[in-house]
Formats: sequence, C-alpha cells, structure tokens
Amino acid sequence: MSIIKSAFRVLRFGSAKNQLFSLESKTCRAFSVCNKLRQDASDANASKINFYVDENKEKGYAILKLNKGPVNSLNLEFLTELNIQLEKFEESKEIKGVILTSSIPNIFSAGLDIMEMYQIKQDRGSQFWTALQETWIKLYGSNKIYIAAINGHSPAGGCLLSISCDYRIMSKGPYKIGLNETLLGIKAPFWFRDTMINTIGYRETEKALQLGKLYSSEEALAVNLVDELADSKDLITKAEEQMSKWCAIPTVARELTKSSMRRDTLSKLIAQREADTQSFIEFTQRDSIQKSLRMYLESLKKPKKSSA
Ligand SMILES: CCCCCCCCCCCCC/C=C/C(=O)SCCNC(=O)CCNC(=O)[C@H](O)C(C)(C)COP(=O)(O)OP(=O)(O)OC[C@H]1O[C@@H](n2cnc3c(N)ncnc32)[C@H](O)[C@@H]1OP(=O)(O)O
Repeated sequence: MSIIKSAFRVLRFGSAKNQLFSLESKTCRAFSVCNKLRQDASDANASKINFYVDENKEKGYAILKLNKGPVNSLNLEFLTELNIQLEKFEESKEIKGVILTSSIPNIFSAGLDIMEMYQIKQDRGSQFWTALQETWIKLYGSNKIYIAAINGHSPAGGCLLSISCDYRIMSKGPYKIGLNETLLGIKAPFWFRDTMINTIGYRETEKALQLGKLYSSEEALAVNLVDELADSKDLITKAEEQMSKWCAIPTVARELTKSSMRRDTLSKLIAQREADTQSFIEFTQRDSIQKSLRMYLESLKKPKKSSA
C-alpha cells in the first residue's frame, strides 16, 4: 500500500501540469480456446503481470498490451502501474509512439472497475479517481503518438482510453465501444464527454451519452469513433503500418499541433482536479447511485446462458 501511496503522490503532484505545458474477431473460434486464454491471463494477473511492454527501439515505438484478467477493468493498482509506464514512455528518447492493445481475447477494457465505486470509501475513492485523472492527462496530453488497437469490447472507461489516443483501429467482430455510463445510472464526467465531443462531434456525442450507446465496430467507424476496421489477425500489423506513417511526420510540428488541439480540454480538468474528485466521491456515495451500481453488478454476475 505504501508503494501505491508514494506512486500516487508522485503522479498526483508530479508531471501532469508540466506535461501539459511542455507540449502540448473476430469472436473466439471455440469457447474452450477463449476460456483457456482468459485463464492464462488470469494466471498472469495472479503473478501481477498486468501488462506487457514490447519495445522496438529501432523502429521507435512500443506495444503496450493490457493483461489484467478477466476483463482489464481499471482499478487503483492497475491505473497506478499504467501511469508509471506511461511516464516512462514519455521520458524515453527512443520511443516516439505506443500501440495500446490488450492480450485478452475479445476484450480491450471493460472500463472502470465497478468495485472501486461500489461501497466506496473516501480515501481509496480519492486515490482511485486521482489515478484515473492522471491516466487521462498522461494519455490525452502525451507528446508521443498513441494508436489504439481495439481488439474487443471497449465500454465506458475502455472507450475513454481509446479516444485519448491519436488513432483507433478496431477489430471487426461482435464488439461494442462507447460511453454507456447512463445505463449504469451515472453521468459521464465532463472530461469523458469532452474527449468524445472532440472525437465524434457535439450532436453525435449528445445522443450517444444520453442513450448510453454502445456502438458496433461498423457503427463506430461510421461516426468516426474509430478510424479503421481490421480483421483480428491483421490488427497489430495495421496498427504498426499506421504508426510508421505517424512516426515519419516531423516530430516537433506534430507535437505542437496535437498540443494546440488538446490544450483547452486538458486545462479544464487540470484547473479543477480536486473539485472533480470531490464530486465523484459525493456523487458515488449517494444511495441511489449505490443501488444502481449494485443492480448492475448483479446483472454482470448472473450466470451466462449457454449459447448452444
Ligand atoms: C452533481 C454530480 C456531479 C458528478 C460528477 C462526477 C460524477 C462521476 C460519476 C462516476 C463516473 C464514472 C464513469 C464510469 C466509467 C466506467 O468505466 S464504469 C464501467 C463500465 N463498464 C461496463 O459497463 C462493462 C461491464 N462489463 C461487460 O459489459 C462485460 O463484462 C464485457 C466487458 C462485455 C465482457 O463480457 P464477457 O466476456 O461475457 O465477460 P463477463 O462474464 O461479463 O465478465 C467477466 C467477469 O468480469 C466482471 N466484470 C466485467 N466488467 C467489470 C467491470 N467494469 N468492473 C468489475 N468487474 C467487471 C464480471 O462481473 C465477471 O465477473 P465474475 O462473474 O465474477 O467472473
């Protein structure tokens, strides 16, 4: 816990502001295969391998594979580890860009870990929310090139991760992506909303957020929520091709352009991080919200109907 607390302090008070101003399936063929891979991911998780990093310094980019079974849900510990890794990328002279993907079949990320909000406690809740803010600031405000290779479902916080990147390629298949918070009885935070507006525009975001819409991959492409679709087997190759293209652009000009496009959205949260954290705690502690979260958790835990 003390490691988390010190990392939390570094991340909380460390580089976020400087960073801002310095820059600126296909479905598994058989359930048994899928379950085996899931189990492997869970085993790796038990030994605390929550993500893998594959750095190709010659080509100038890294592949970051989320690996926190079963569904890459974002809890405090995972976010803290991710933030440390994102900081390492940011400081690297050799790495120009990162492909963000998942090693778990059919799942990019299930978003925030609902257990972090259910029966929330002030102390941990604040640390959790601050770590999430930090992840977003680091990703959305990064100087580096981030390409999301979305290999499966990507609801809510999973969608936020991908729309914080510079380019998104999604696997063809029965996958869903979007900000579905209203379906959980909660309102998407303003910085989730604004990142979505910056990606798909105001009107589409207004509809999507009110309805809690989860887009199929084809629908996501049609509204520019993702930039490209790929067969699952080609996803990483396509992301690498795209990365090479982005890496070939003059770095400073690209960074300044990115920074100028994203500065206002980032500044809004940076100016009110503590108030945003407090709102999160107050809002999440409400009885009505806790009731919605409990019902949602129960619905997730219901035994799945056999597809046979
Ligand atoms: C005045 C007020 C102002 C307020 C301002 C601030 C307010 C702030 C409010 C708070 C805002 C928070 C924003 C929230 C963002 C989020 O990200 S919330 C999380 C949303 N995520 C979801 O809805 C996804 C839920 N999961 C799924 O739909 C499916 O699991 C899946 C991803 C499609 C995968 O399906 P499948 O492969 O069939 O796996 P499952 O069997 O469903 O799941 C496996 C186990 O994982 C558990 N699980 C799934 N998702 C989560 C999760 N997000 N958190 C925790 N746990 C999860 C699931 O229960 C299964 O568990 P077991 O049954 O124990 O195996």
